[in-house]
Amino acid sequence: MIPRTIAREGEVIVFIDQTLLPGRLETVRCTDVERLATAIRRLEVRGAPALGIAGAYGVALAAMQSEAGEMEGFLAGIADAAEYLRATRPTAVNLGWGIDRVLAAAGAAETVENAKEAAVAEADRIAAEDEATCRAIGRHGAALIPDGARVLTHCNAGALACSTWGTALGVVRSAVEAGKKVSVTACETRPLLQGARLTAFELAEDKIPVRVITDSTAAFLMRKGEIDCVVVGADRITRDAVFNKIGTYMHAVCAKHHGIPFYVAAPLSTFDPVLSEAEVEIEERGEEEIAIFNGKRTVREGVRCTTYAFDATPLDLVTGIITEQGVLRPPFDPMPGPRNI
Ligand SMILES: CSC[C@@H](O)[C@@H](O)C(=O)COP(=O)(O)O
Repeated sequence: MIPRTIAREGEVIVFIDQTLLPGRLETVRCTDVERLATAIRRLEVRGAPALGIAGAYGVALAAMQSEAGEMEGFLAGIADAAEYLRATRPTAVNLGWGIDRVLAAAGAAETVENAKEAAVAEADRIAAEDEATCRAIGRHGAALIPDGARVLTHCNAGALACSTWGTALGVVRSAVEAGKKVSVTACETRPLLQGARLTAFELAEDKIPVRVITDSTAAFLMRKGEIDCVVVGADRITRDAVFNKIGTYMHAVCAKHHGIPFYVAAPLSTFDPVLSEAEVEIEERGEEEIAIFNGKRTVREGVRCTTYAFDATPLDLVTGIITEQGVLRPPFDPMPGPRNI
């Protein structure tokens, strides 16, 4: 098992730089909010639950480093840091959820000293809860995975996207731990290759059988009968759709066509039932992520590229949503979530 994706050592936030994988497994020791925000923007730290922890630790870092002596100035300072971090990535709801939990913990204190302690304690709690949450998702999800299953996944919803264990890959790990034989087909996940670089890396580290395919191979494998179920993570679940890495919707449509179960594994912190699909901002990234491949320009200069980082899968394509409290089934009504539980 690889080390924890993100953790705190005193006033230092230590995280794996995922942009270097699979070639190098290196950690960054981060001491300021600006560096952490850059890491989130550059996808050194990525994946919804890991973003929740990163946001929480970012606010905790601002709190620890604050020199304000009065509560008003202290709270204004950490609120500024919070908004700076929140703006780094708009789609994954966990980022704002982690930030808001730490802000609330600090805001409930009466002195600056107590507020600093409360902020750090809350961020540590968010990081610690993540493993228990992923293990519970894994246990509930493992029951859905038949022995011998060939699971298709997209992007990386594994240990690297959380603190450890993972959501979609947590389901796979728990099924393997329960003695089932499971193999994974990882879509490479264009354009930043989280499937090829990260999912394949962490499953290979754990000696779980994995192969990598181009995203466009998935439909053909389903047609050939080589996929038994699809399990993916989520960045936000609104009352009508699951937002996840661009390409997820395409797999859901294909799975439905071929009668293959399509599962989403996500903690309750990813639910946002107050919003509907149309109200969610989908992150668009720099055109160079598509136009430049392996250091070379593959798209003629001046040609436009559309770079959505995520897509939305309507709930009628989802067979079940695996949470830490159990498996939700259609019609997913009422939808649970941090804002209404
Ligand atoms: C458990 S992680 C779930 C999602 O965050 C994951 O599938 C995903 O789409 C991540 O996208 P990324 O752009 O790499 O942050």
